[in-house]
Amino acid sequence: MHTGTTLTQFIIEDQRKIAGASGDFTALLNDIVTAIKTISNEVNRGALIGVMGALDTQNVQGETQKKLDVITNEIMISNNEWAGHLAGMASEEMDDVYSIPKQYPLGKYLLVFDPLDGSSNVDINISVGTIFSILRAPTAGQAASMSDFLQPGTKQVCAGYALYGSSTMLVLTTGNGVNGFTLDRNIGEFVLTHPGMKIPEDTREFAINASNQRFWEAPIQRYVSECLAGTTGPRGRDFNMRWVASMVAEVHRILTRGGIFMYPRDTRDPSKPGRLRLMYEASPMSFIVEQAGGLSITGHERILGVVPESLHQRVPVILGSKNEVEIVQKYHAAN
Ligand SMILES: O=P(O)(O)OC[C@H]1O[C@](O)(COP(=O)(O)O)[C@@H](O)[C@@H]1O
Ligand SMILES: [Mg+2]
Ligand SMILES: [Mg+2]
Repeated sequence: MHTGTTLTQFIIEDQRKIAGASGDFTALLNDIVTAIKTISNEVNRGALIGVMGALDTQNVQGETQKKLDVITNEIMISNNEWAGHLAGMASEEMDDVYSIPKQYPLGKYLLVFDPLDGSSNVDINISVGTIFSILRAPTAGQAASMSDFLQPGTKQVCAGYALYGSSTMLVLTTGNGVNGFTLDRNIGEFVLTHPGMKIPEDTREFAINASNQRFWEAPIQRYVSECLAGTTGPRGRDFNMRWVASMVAEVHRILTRGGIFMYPRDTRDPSKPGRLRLMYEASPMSFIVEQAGGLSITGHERILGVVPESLHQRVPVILGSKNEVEIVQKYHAAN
């Protein structure tokens, strides 16, 4: 598919390759894209429309919600609940599964999403995003229960993220590689600008929140200290560091020029095996990273193989350039 192709054309072509494709998936993706375009406008207009700042409400994670966390969640719900492609939805900002209102037909897919990723950055105008994952409903046309959502990442039909940065981009996979599209506001369409994205196997760039260092486990302490030692240490080369505090921006950087991103398990709160959530952050990003030739692990296992036990479950995340992730995995195995 050549650059300049619109996302709509791209998806229709992609679906034509699937025997018996009904068009439901294409229509669902179109609704998600409409939601993303709407969110892009809201985020872009920000203070002009009074959507900056926090509310005094908390989500199920105990995090204070930003106004835009709630607004973007509403936009995803209202654009996807009515068309009859879904049997249910789930989101970072909602405690339980969202049941499709009775007046709308039920479909054969499940949509799980993080409506605003990197929300600590939204008031300071640093890139934020939306992350989504599409699964099959065990029984098409039947309202989905919580357990219907608890499927490992290998079961994803599609995963994608939108990045609201200097330009608005949408990056997604349906299991045939990874493609990036840029929103052309002149025509209101996403246009293919980054076909066949591939993560370089090697990198000299790592990303981790160093303020948590004293809580890291030995394998991560070892890996990061060797990177920091650079040419004077066992790695014999210098490394650079980045931390944006928006997972979407970190993953996009890695898809574009390589790198390793780590939000590992730490000892701050043993009940929390990590910061990031499996269903709507780690799983969709791992599907994209693996489809682009990278690796994504918890430290000990492949994230796409983790079977969820709860909707808002957290996992340690180490993802990116293959050769570096393999080193971190080796250090965990040796520990
Ligand atoms: O504030 P920290 O500890 O650096 O964590 C940053 C991480 O938290 C997140 O912001 C969590 O996502 P949400 O903003 O969707 O809650 C990630 O995007 C980011 O990688
Ligand atoms: Mg997030
Ligand atoms: Mg979020």
